[in-house]
Amino acid sequence: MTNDTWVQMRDGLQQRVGRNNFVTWIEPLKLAGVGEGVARFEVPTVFFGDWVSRNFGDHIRLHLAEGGAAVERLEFAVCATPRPAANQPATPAATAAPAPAPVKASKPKPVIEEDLRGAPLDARFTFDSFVVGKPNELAHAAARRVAEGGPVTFNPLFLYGGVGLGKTHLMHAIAHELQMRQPDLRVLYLSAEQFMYRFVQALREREIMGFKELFRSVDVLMVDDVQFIAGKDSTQEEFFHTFNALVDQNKQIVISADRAPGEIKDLEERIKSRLQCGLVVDLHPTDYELRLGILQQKAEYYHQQYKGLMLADGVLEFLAHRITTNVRVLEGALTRLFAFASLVGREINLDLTQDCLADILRASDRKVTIEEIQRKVAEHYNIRLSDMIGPKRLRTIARPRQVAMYLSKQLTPRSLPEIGRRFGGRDHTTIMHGVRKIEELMATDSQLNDDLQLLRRLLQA
Ligand SMILES: Nc1ncnc2c1ncn2[C@@H]1O[C@H](COP(=O)(O)OP(=O)(O)OP(=O)(O)O)[C@@H](O)[C@H]1O
Repeated sequence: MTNDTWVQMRDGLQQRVGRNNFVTWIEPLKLAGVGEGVARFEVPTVFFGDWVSRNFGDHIRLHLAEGGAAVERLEFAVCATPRPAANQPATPAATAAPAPAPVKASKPKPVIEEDLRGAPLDARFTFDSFVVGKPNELAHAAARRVAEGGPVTFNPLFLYGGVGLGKTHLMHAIAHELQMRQPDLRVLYLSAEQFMYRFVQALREREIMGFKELFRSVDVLMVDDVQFIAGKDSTQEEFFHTFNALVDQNKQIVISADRAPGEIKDLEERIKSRLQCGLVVDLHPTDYELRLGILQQKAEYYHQQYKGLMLADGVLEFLAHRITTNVRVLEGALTRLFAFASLVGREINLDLTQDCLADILRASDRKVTIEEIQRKVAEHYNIRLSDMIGPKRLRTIARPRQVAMYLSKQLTPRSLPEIGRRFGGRDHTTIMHGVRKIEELMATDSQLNDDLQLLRRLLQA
């Protein structure tokens, strides 16, 4: 099979992997040869080959088999010379397997302001609009300190917490404040996904030195949702080097994630430990007072927008009491309420609130179920859901099962016999034993406490 044949047949892969993946990862592949059960491809970089092998290897093999060229393995070698364009015919020499060659290093391009443009900052996410309460006061104070731009005291600042609790808001607020105080400061804010995207693009365009140069030239690097790079080996590797280089230069780094560094699965140990070196702060779930404060602030803003609209006493208190999920939902509820009331020209009172927000209120009433608990716990401890209710007594399965029993008792109104029935028809005394065991262990086992805290947060999000 030649590269020509491959080029003709590869189009069918588009359906399997999607248009974007096809253009990015499949089109640049050049078939160097097939023989002895191996299909050999030329790729621009080692990373490229790894990525294709891990993410699309099975698709490619299947596709080759369907096209009558079944192979057992795929091999990827870095091509020594620039490839011809994918749709050009291959030269005869190119059908032989090329010797792997080192990735060509590109000369760094000078860093220009344009390159430093990260993700856009939301103008509304400032310290002024951030309402401080007990659950977020430490995170707010730490963010303020970083935003003052003085000597770097903790590096990195690591902010974490559940969905919609204000991590992004605080990061944008830091960036706004720094840029206001020191307009010349090079502040780069981007999501971990964008970091990966830029990295992959730099690899593809052989601009990796430029990429390194750019990320090492910033004064403050802010990476949102860092959990995204977990399990993405090459991106983690590059992130690790960037991180070290900046810390060595005493440049400030701010990171956010949906959980603490130690709890991010598939994140390399050395990265976890670096992330824990600075200040790790938790944005706790909101309490009633904080929710009310946020609602009052947003209501004031809407009063200016919808002049003349009346808001009856007790509505904000009712919402703060009933919508306990995340701030985004709370904000959405208020936005809808004001928009609806202005359309129908009525006062916002409790009746209108209940009519207009019936779905959100119902969803907030949602109770955690035993099945959800079993699923989340099984996922967390990486065991099969069937083992959760099955008979196996291995410690690695029995302990997560007891955790699920404990959480079922804590988070649902179900009785012990009812819980027993959902755990494969176990007796209520077994459930009681499981619950007690976890309570005992909680007194000494900090890892277990962390697990429980995380699981609770995930289940109640
Ligand atoms: N303390 C607060 N004061 C005012 N607004 C807040 C507060 N906390 C959150 N918000 C608002 O809630 C919304 C969600 O916040 P944000 O996007 O910062 O959450 P997040 O923690 O980054 O969530 P995700 O995990 O989904 O990325 C934003 O509109 C933000 O302004």
